[in-house]
Amino acid sequence: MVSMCRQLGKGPGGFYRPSLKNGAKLNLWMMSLGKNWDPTARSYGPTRPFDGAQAPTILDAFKMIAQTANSIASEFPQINLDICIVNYYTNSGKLGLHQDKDESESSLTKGLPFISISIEDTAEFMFGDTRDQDQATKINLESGDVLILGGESRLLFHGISHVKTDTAPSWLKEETGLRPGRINLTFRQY
Ligand SMILES: O=C(O)CCC(=O)C(=O)O
Ligand SMILES: [Fe+2]
Repeated sequence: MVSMCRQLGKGPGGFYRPSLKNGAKLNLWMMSLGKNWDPTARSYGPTRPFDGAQAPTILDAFKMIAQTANSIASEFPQINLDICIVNYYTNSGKLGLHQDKDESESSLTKGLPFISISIEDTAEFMFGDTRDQDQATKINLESGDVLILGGESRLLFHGISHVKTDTAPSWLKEETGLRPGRINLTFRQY
């Protein structure tokens, strides 16, 4: 997954620093596979507005991993995933509390789950019922962890407070030569 993300990230539709509507740059690098998520318009489309690049196809190998995780969490329905958002955080990367609610009305009302896979350095993941960071529950997401938010938890506020330096498994660093930081992939159904 790491080498494929790196390869896709360098190509058309690859990693970039997204901005929000208010012009603020997010503290991470992002690319969208399947459909492009536009953080400024908060909507999905086939291409991204700022450079016209088509969203790269989601690799079958990625789909299989996410579908397997989805089927193990048998309390949630199996999604027909058509979006994968890949985030890369440097060690100073973070992401404020937000809800993922730009998927279709039907996907959200059914509480269809999204599947999140974390790789490399550990991050502190926050979640809660409000945007208040002090009240949020904090857990560590380590390399290889899979988190699924679905049903009643689909619209939880969530975010990343910080990435913990030098916490990735050493074998992974040796094998991939990846620079420090964290990769997160979320798989969704529009
Ligand atoms: O990096 C993470 O674990 C969360 C990513 C996220 O919330 C998102 O892409 O919407
Ligand atoms: Fe999110």
